[in-house]
Amino acid sequence: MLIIWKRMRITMTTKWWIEGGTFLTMDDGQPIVNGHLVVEGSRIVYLAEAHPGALADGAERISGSGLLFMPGLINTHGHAAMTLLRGYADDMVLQDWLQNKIWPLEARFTAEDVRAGAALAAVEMLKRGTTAFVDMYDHMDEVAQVVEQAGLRGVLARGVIGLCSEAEQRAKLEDAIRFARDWHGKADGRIRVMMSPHAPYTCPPAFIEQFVQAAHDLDLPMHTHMSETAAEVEQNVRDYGVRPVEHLDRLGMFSRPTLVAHAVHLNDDEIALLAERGVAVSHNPASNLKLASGVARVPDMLRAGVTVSLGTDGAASNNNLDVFDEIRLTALIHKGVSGDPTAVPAYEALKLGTVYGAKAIWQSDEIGSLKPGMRADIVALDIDQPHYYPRTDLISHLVYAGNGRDVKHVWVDGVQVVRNRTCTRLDEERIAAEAAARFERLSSAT
Ligand SMILES: N[C@@H](CCSC[C@H]1O[C@@H](n2cnc3c(=O)[nH]cnc32)[C@H](O)[C@@H]1O)C(=O)O
Ligand SMILES: [Zn+2]
Repeated sequence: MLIIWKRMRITMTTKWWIEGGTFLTMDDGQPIVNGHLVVEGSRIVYLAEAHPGALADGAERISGSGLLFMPGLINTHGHAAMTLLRGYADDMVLQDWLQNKIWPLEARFTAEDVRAGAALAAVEMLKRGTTAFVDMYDHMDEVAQVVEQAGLRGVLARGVIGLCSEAEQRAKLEDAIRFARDWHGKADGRIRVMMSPHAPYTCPPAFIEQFVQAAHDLDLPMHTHMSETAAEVEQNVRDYGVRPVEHLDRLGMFSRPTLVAHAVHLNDDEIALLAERGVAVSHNPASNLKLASGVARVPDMLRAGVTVSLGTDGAASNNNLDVFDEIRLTALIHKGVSGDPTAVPAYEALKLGTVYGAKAIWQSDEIGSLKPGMRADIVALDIDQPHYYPRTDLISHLVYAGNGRDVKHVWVDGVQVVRNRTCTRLDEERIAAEAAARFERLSSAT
């Protein structure tokens, strides 16, 4: 078994205090300049401009000087193990890309490949400030173990393509249920599970209904790809007489809390229905641009009251896992396509990557903003760099001038997982070498 974690020097400090930093709480209002944050165990217990007084007694002190602290970013759609396929097939249309390049190679993936790819994804996400992510893939026990060891927060789903015999469908559904029973609530509650038929075009209706039933029985949410391309929507109408939103609604999916990825091709009625049913959307701008799928109607969805969050999708269609890039794209492309420079302002774009991300994964009472009572999922960015000056507007700088490479420290659930741009729990060198070797093996077998 691949050993990905470092032999840990366990310095379990249960109480720590960031002294004199700038805090972007994402709880609305202006950043707190020269403030203090105290964490005890896994939670924030204090955040304000005033000195914490006795609350800081016995706390390990961390200087906040030159750093901007914000909630960890939340990536609401992806396929972590696909980091192994980064750069393997670019500049293609979705169906051709999936059917002729990606799926044939994925068919050879072993559990060890998934583990290696997920470990590489964990390093990459943490170093770019992502503290929670949604993952839909196969061999999910491996991903769950990586999440546990990396110290990340994961909402995991055994994704299932149903273009196979009924016996195979049954086996996949059983695997998804077994995975949920084994892992939901594990890793000190950092792992949660969703039920996930891959897409309406890869899962027959009766199969999707079985997933909905399982989600009811296990009291779990649903996750799927939906309306990513125009061709897929047309196909859905040809096959089932309705567009994907109505199709999934009829199959009962939206009777469960649901997160749909992409939602690029929607009409007004569909946006209204998603809002009415409380369906959350994972907007994946880089993937949608690269595969030329189109541009989702994010401003319209936000206006209608749909929860819109951000996802990178897999590294084969992005090609990185940096949510800061998605934030910036979101703040830019919707202005470009609408001709309205007020569309998705910088602060709103940041909310998609934090507060709305937390809402989309049903954890907004725990993560997505910095305030007392919340889990300590915190990112510190180095703002002592030229692109953060002059200090006109830190929110603007973060979105329009900064990027994920500015991340210096990261904590998840109160534990420091990145220190001075280095993962504390993962062996970065070994993970990179393993991923390279795994790709060699996969591709030379073709
Ligand atoms: N092989 C699994 C299903 C895996 S679910 C995750 C799937 O999503 C695929 N995928 C990645 N990006 C996209 C996308 O943008 N749209 C649709 N599918 C995607 C990915 O290649 C992978 O096959 C089975 O046993 O049925
Ligand atoms: Zn996807």
